[in-house]
Amino acid sequence: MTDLVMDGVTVHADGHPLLRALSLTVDGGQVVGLVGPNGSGKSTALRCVYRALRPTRGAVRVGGTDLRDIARRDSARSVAALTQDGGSDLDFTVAEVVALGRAPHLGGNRALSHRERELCERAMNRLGIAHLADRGVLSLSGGERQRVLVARALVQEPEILILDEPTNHLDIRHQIHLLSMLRGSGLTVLVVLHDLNLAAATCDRIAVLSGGALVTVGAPWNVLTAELLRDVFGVAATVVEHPLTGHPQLLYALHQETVEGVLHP
Ligand SMILES: Nc1ncnc2c1ncn2[C@@H]1O[C@H](COP(=O)(O)OP(=O)(O)OP(=O)(O)O)[C@@H](O)[C@H]1O
Repeated sequence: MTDLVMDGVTVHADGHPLLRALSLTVDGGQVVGLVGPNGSGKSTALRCVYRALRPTRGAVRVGGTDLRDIARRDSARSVAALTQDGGSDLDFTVAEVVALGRAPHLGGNRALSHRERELCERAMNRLGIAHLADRGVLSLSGGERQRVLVARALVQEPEILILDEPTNHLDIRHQIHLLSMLRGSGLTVLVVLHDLNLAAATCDRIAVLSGGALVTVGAPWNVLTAELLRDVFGVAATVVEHPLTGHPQLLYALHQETVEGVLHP
């Protein structure tokens, strides 16, 4: 299993720091959730891993090798990314889009092998989209399209999987299904999530970003505290133990007076 290491990754744009010396390790086969307020640098961090952005300073290492020393074609095989805007302009059928996940492995005009066709079918079944195989992706609902893109990422058979808010558009059953599947996949996963309860239930570790810097990283129980919710997100919350799973569960106060009471006791 392949480790992903971000080592002092700094990104500047127009002289402003978007990411400040971010150091974060995702051990092989683990799922690390990246959380933080809007604009805290989560997508910027992911972009450095899937090479849409080049860090100003610092390095990203996959399996111990600096990404800069890996040919783009090779990292395109080992790192799969599900981005916010991925696939929104693809005028293909579902089966074709899923098969595109094999593109980094196909040299020249080689057609898909029998094994690869089976891989695509298995992924469509796992994501519950097999019945949509011949539909154009542009005709799908947001949640259906999101599952197509996850299937495409899985058939790539990457070592590292990067996901930017993959539960966007998914109903609660599909959110839980997707994240449990990631957890059992054996892949090294770095995933941006806004739903902290979902992160608590499905991530091995949670990393919190604020203002482009890492605030803390650790097991959900160590990270998701009422103090962190107040200081980083400006939200009043109580943390309880989920009665069925034992995971931390955040109960948010929705009344502004309660929030004010916690923020300014
Ligand atoms: N090319 C750029 N030039 C200037 N600023 C940028 C650029 N790209 C991103 N930013 C800014 O950097 C900050 C971090 O953006 P980023 O998309 O990484 O945040 P995020 O944590 O993913 O936010 P969200 O939760 O809203 O998706 C934001 O303030 C954004 O406006």
